[in-house]
Amino acid sequence: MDTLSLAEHGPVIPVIVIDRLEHAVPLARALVAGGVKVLEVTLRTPVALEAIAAIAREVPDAIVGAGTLRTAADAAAAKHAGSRFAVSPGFTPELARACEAQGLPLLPGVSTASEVMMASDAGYRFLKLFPATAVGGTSLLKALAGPFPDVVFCPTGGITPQTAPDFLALSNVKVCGGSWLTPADAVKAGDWARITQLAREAGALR
Ligand SMILES: O=C(O)C(=O)C[C@H](O)[C@H](O)COP(=O)(O)O
Repeated sequence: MDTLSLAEHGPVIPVIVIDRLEHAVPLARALVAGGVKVLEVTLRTPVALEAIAAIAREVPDAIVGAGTLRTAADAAAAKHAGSRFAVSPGFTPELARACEAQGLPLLPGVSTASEVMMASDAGYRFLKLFPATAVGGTSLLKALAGPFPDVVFCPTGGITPQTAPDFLALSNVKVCGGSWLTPADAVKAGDWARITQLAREAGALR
């Protein structure tokens, strides 16, 4: 899989934190019901890998990947759990090599021009800009378009339904990431209808 194909499924990739394993499948089903198929489950909680495995097994319409990869061990664990792709907040050659060795398509994170150059030297032309809002948001993306006309971005970090359209309007942005589709209170309450509604609204953003 080419990670850029993830952008074909809709304008927003939800960044998901799962604290309780029993939330994984209904949460994924709620997002898919709202038209959001590409799901990034962050490796930030003890149940994240099991959550990815459960979604991969029980929600065939979802394209589930792992977020927050930092190490080669994360790449192996993410692949083993059934992740179809991986997302990292940063870029290291070690992580890139580990993902390649695992056959796990990687969307690496960058926040400076030098990091864009390192990632593109390693063959990556679709990059996560993280933390997008904090490092300069749409102004930075416009500035990066000059020297890097062949690079496209998935900005993530601090983006809201209000600011997402400004990002999505840029020629070097194909999709953006955000946690707002899965608010912690809705997940905790099992309010799957609200999550389906947020997914529908996100799908209409571009
Ligand atoms: O865990 C990761 O891999 C990250 O890189 C961090 C996430 O991309 C941000 O936490 C997005 O969250 P919001 O800013 O709330 O939309």
